Amino acid sequence: MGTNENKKRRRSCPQPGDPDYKTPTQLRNARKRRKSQREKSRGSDSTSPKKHVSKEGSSSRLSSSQHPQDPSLKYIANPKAAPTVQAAKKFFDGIFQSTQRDYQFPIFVGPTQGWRTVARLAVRQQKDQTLQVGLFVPGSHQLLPVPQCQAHHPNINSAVQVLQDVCRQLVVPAFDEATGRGNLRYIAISVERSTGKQQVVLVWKEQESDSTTQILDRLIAKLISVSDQKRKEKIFNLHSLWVHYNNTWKHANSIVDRNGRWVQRHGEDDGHIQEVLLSNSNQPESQLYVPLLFPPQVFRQANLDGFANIVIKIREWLAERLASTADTHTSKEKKKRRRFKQCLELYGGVGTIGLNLVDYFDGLVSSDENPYNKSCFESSLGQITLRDKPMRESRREHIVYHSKSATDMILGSQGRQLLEKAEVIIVDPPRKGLDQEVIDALNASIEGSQSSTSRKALVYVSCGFDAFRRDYQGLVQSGRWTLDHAEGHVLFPGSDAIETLSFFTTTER
Ligand SMILES: C[S@@+](CC[C@H](N)C(=O)[O-])C[C@H]1O[C@@H](n2cnc3c(N)ncnc32)[C@H](O)[C@@H]1O
Repeated sequence: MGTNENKKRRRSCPQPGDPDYKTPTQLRNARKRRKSQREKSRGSDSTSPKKHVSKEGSSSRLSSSQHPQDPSLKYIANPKAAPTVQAAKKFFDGIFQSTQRDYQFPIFVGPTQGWRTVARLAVRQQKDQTLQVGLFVPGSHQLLPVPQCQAHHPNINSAVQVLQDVCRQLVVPAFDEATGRGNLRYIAISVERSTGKQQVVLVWKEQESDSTTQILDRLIAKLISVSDQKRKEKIFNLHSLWVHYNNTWKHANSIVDRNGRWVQRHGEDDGHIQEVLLSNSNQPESQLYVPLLFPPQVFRQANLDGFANIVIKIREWLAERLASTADTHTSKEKKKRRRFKQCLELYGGVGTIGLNLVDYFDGLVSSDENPYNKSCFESSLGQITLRDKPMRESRREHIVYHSKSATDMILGSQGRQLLEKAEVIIVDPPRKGLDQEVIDALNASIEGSQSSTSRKALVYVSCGFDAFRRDYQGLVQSGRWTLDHAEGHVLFPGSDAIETLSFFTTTER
């Protein structure tokens, strides 16, 4: 190997003092850990009675639908038996028993096949140098192939197959986290439900060599030509093709580098997938039509069908609440209470929840820290129709979006005002739950003049039950909030996870 190449490699490896630098001992230990994990996994494969020959490669592998290590299918025989689902049931049943309410925590489970329309999969080189696409076994960097995964939408499985075949054919170098060499780190695939088309992201590590951009160009050209050929068979029909440059050195748990570039290399317009959550039969009175837009940089629920049921439940709860508030008023005021005055949404994404409730509010302030969301939210807002008519400008101007963290939204006098004005607050935080500042602000004295006629409502959608349990204590122990209703939605049947939907109201004093 030439000296120049050695120099280049040294430059691309972390040097002492760099945050990602590892000492030779640390590197040796990491190698030992990987070796022992590989041996363990070989052991479990060889003793499994379900071992079979897959189409995937030369070696005999288990398909994900049979693999004992596939975390997404561990509880597939009985999704409600997953420990987290059971823990949530015990927790909520206990709350309702302690308040002497005759109520059992309902748990909804949707279809167990083909529900996942978003997948992010790792790409690594196997020992025999074949490139492999798969999931990491939890707690390890051992790759688990997931061909024909039953949780995946069939068009994710077919896209994985095409990508893997093309990459192998072109000898695309998969990223190697031990050496930092190689390029293709991950692939992300999202399926647009109405068309079945695939939005594909290649997560690429740039190396200091021209040839790697040529490899990427060849890969892209080949994928586009396969898409042209296979479009009619509906196996691989590219909606758009993106490259995300993630040049971080070590295997960061995050697939996306916040500072990394995004480049759209193929596809119509702006490469945003369009999804509509509610049908007219879900809400015949409003006939609200909201096209949500999803470029690959924003959060999109992996089980959109299941998530739509959560949005429908929120709509039902709000409708009941409006009706019960109206009952306490004179008939003149009853007329006025067709909508809540103001809603504040934190952790709102592209407006997946908030925009699908706009017919319940005079005004909506939505927010999220991801700067890519705002333009999606605003484009969707411009396309909303109610009973086939565009939303009136006078109503649209009361629906606004802020690219801000939840904490920044609620801090200071402006934050206090927002909380005071809001009759309904919606939070849908990431798995780690609410930021402490948000809990503190929600618990502070936020009874405003606007809400003197009704108690405030807090709608909490949670994808991390442990964090929810902590946040629940924080909210209820303050004496400010009382749980009104809660239910569970198993959005990832087979996994050890539950999405909880909880409705709180400010405690009556
Ligand atoms: C579970 S997603 C929910 C998004 C949206 N409600 C939906 O259903 O698509 C959580 C969102 O919180 C955002 N987020 C994460 N941390 C945040 C923070 N500290 N402040 C504001 N938004 C945050 C993420 O960008 C993501 O869009």
